[in-house]
Amino acid sequence: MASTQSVSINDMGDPLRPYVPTNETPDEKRKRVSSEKQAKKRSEAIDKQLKAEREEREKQKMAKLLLLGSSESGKTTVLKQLKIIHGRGLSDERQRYRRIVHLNVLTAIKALANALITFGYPIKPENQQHLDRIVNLAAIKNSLNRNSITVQAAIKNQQLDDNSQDIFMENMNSVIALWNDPSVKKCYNSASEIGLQDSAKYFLDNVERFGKSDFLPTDEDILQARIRTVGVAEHKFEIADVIYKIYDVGGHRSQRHFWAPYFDDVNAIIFMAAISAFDQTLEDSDMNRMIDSIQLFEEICNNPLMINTHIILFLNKIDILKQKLGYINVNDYFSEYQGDNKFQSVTAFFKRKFLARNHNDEKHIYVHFTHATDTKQMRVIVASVNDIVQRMNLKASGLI
Ligand SMILES: Nc1nc2c(ncn2[C@@H]2O[C@H](COP(=O)(O)OP(=O)(O)OP(=O)(O)O)[C@@H](O)[C@H]2O)c(=O)[nH]1
Ligand SMILES: [Mg+2]
Repeated sequence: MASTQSVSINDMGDPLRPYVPTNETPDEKRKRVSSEKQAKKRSEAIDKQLKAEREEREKQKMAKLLLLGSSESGKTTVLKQLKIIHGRGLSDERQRYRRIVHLNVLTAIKALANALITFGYPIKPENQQHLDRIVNLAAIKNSLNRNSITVQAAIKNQQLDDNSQDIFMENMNSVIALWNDPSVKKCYNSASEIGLQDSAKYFLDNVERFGKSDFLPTDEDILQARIRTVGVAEHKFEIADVIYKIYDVGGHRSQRHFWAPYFDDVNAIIFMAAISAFDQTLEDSDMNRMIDSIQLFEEICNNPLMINTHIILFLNKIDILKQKLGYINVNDYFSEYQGDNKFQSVTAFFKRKFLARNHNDEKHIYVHFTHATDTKQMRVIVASVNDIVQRMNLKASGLI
């Protein structure tokens, strides 16, 4: 009876407590204790192995990825696409982006107005008052300067926010009138020369919609909007079972010293370059943007910390390159280029120029020609980046 009771206590109490028979001999006890010890050891070894396997699996499922590249190459745009495709979308940002949209419009028209004066083009007499108005937008002069981080400050400062919205509403008609003036359109043809942002036309074509009292930016408006990144921002995404930690950095030269602390333990880098920028100079120097990008790529690619890091090169803004090739000769900017001015040959040329800067023959660089504002294309590209990261994690773990 006693033994039955003992069994039943064992069974009903802690199911993992070893069963102790009540009537065993000393010899049986010694054997039992010894075999229990061995079983415990085996179990501990299995636990240890399982833990190691779990950690390895977790490691495989985590990926640290950096988005690097020059200013305006499209890094933050890719991040916005990730939010649309694999995150919570852009709804949380709509309110905030309303001001950025307004500032983008004012920045673009102000740059065109200044250019008109510099070039000395005549303006329709009835538009003179509008030109004076825009040129004298002194109140937000600093935030109108897209090269200045005061745009960023303006977005955070409620008073300036309201200010920029009021200023937008007050000047909307002048913006529309100027944008329709033939001389202003002529200035637009010199967009690269006057440092106009790539999405200037998009914003100026949609002014009336942005001026409606209930205006909230669409995904497209947010993708087209430009606000310079300051510092480094971390974002998390889950893509097909892999948790990605993605770092978006500011690409302006004043921002690049912030990058280095993030170089440790990186699985992959997406290096972005605007392939359309071959005829443009940097915001604040005479340096050609493409040359700056190529030099930056060389530095990153051959950085000793990046030996085991996979590099995925996004040659971005192919839509703008296609347009430009219709009226701008690559040879005028890169005299060594002797090919035709067609998309295929030009993209192959720039791809070669980038890849030639990789000094490590063992290192494979994946190249994508991208259009970062196009969600449909980015869906395909992001899936392919995820494939690359998954494959290299399997390789690192010896599974393939
Ligand atoms: N047409 C077109 N515009 C693009 C493309 N990629 C980005 N843009 C636009 O280019 C501008 C700059 O893009 P961002 O993503 O802010 O550039 P960034 O690399 O984050 O710039 P920094 O933060 O200064 O380093 C934005 O107005 C985008 O809408 C593209 O493939 N095609
Ligand atoms: Mg950015």
